[in-house]
Amino acid sequence: MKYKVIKKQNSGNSCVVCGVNNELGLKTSFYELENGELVAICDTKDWHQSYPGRVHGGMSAALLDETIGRAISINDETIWGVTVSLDIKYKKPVPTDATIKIIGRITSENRKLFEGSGEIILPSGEIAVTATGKYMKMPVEKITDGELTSEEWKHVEDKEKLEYIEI
Ligand SMILES: CCCCCCCCCCCC(=O)SCCNC(=O)CCNC(=O)[C@H](O)C(C)(C)COP(=O)(O)OP(=O)(O)OC[C@H]1O[C@@H](n2cnc3c(N)ncnc32)[C@H](O)[C@@H]1OP(=O)(O)O
Repeated sequence: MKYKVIKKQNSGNSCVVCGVNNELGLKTSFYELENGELVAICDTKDWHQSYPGRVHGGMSAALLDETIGRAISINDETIWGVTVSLDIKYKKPVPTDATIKIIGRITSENRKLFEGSGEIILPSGEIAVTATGKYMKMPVEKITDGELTSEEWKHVEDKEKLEYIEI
């Protein structure tokens, strides 16, 4: 199904998942959709592998961790979280040199904690990896020992603006 993109989220600088200047990172972009979910898009590379041709399970976990963790800020971008626990199920291999999508959503939240779920979707549309995670809400200055700078957290315009995403 096709969903309208409401907003592109900011990117980090050195983050292994979203850092725009991390040459070995996944350089993932995150889009808030009209259905209230967050979708991440990235191109997996040879250097993200475990076995040749297969993305390392830790990279898949990092993608799901960040996508679920970022979904909390869809309604309030001042809320940040740190991962308390993450449960991953690897159902199919994720290939290197492929464009994959990662979906994340919040399933419950209270004053201190939130929980969410997510999936990695292959180019074929199949679900390769699923996750559920629990996060503790924390002010960003407590996570990072100070506010994020405009270099560490910034809007990066796509070359071609995405109006809709098919998932
Ligand atoms: C620029 C790029 C950006 C990147 C963009 C953003 C990316 C976001 C997604 C990536 C997120 C990450 O990877 S974060 C990195 C990985 N995660 C971490 O580094 C977290 C490491 N762990 C910690 O720092 C700590 O354990 C905390 C903060 C999670 C909790 O420490 P604490 O504050 O000492 O916790 P504690 O006193 O025990 O508990 C506080 C309260 O929470 C409750 N509590 C604690 N754990 C649980 C639990 N599992 N389930 C229920 N309740 C719990 C306790 O009962 C207590 O309630 P009461 O008794 O007070 O009622």
